[in-house]
Amino acid sequence: MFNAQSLLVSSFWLSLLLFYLRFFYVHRKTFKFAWNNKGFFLPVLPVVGTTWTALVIGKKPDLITLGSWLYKHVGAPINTWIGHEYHYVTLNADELKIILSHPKCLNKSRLYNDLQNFYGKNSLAFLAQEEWKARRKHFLKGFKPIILKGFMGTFYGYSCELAEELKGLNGALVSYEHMHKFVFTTFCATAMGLDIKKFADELIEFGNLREKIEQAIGAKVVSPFIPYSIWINFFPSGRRTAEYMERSKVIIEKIIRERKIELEKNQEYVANNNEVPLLDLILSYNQEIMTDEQTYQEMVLFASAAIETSSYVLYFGFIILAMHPDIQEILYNEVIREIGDQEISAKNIARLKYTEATICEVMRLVPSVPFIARIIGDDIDIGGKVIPKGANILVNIYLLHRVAEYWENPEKFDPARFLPENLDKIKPFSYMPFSQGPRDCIGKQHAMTLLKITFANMIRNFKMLTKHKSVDEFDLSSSITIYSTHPLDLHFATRTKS
Ligand code: HEM
Repeated sequence: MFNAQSLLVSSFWLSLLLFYLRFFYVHRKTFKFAWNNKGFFLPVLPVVGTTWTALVIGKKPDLITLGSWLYKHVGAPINTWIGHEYHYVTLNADELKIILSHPKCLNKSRLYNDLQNFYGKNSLAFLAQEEWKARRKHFLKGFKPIILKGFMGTFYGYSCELAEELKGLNGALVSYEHMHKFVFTTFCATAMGLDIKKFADELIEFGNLREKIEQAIGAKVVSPFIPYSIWINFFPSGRRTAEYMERSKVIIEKIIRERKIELEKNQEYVANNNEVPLLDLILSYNQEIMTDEQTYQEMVLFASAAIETSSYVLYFGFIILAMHPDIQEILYNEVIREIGDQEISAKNIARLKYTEATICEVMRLVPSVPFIARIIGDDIDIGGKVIPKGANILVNIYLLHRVAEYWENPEKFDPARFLPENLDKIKPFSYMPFSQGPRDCIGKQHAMTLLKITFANMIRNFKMLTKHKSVDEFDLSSSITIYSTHPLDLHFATRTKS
């Protein structure tokens, strides 16, 4: 005899069985593909997929920690199911070249769904391929070399202000916030073309709000099993974040309103001008289809994409340099030899080869964006095997930059790898701090120029000091950008001129 309870239990098991039968049927091509990869036998559980392994091995469920553990103990390529989304994790540079260059692999994986709630589905980074193409073409005008050249004086000016501020610390702790404030100000003054003095109060508040929102994203992304709508409405951290987002929207809307009035007064300006800042390009993009909400989303996306990423390269970079006084001296000698006391400008920046190589090596060991993920839009032959349409690819940039087959002595900090005479030894698609292929980072030159000027100017003024001995001491984690879960030690000692 069935009673109600056993009926309920049987229905549960039957539904689960039916769910899995359907799941295996729908994904049969994916399972066939996954058969030959490591991690095939990790059971795919409802809701959590294969991320349950984090609990079993006692690690954080973030992609750096879990990815590193799996790579060490299982190897690559590996199958990962995030929820019920299959992600192929490969560290094979030849496969990555095919995938990231493929015209049917330009859309973002569903792994970004949470992030879209913060940055907006309608921003450049998340738009579906068809709309993305036209918008990227329009925004690229804001990244032309001539525009970048025009920014260099501003980058240099603000880096001198940063040097003054850090001198004022008299050797006290230098924090991530110092870097964040500096990058934020330069970004607003250059790419956004904003009058920093006019909007000073709003920008300081917006900068503070962005930091808090970024921290909340970090916390939310590592708990992907709580739906966003529940988190934002019912969890205290979610409700606080909703307030920060609302407030930052009010600030941006004010800036947009004022800039729009100025643009309307001068309608020919964007059409006839080759050197228009990004904000004006965003505001002028097909006004019929781009609402104020979408404009807001683009501004938030660009601010986040540009600021946290570059701030972390500076922060981790200075700490790594502090661990290597010998490399600081090579850098210092290059800057003094090539530029001396002069302003760092378009005329002399290309001579700073070792400085550029150092930044590249910092981004190899600690890539600000440690992973990217795309959805495969068609069956793609990746050299002997076909990855099926509908599967996702997860590129673990952090691990790729440490693969022993591509990097001799991968744990060693060695900027010489990136000197011009050694560049052809680097395997294509084994290095991608800015991603690779048509949907790579639109701001990579902007970032590299700012970073080069700042590293050179700081090393000219300071010696960096830290108690840390190795990057391995950092407990790294990530939301979209990489960060340390504990405070780090960094001090700047002013150089005495000889
Ligand atoms: C060190 C600094 C930076 C790093 C490491 C970095 C890295 C990246 C990476 C890895 C991507 C993902 C591409 C993909 O999914 O394949 C990306 C996309 C993007 N980045 Fe950057 N980025 C940096 C600075 C900047 C700056 C300065 C800007 C703007 C001024 C910017 C704007 C963007 C935008 C808008 C996208 C989306 C591009 C698209 O989908 O077309 N980034 N970045």
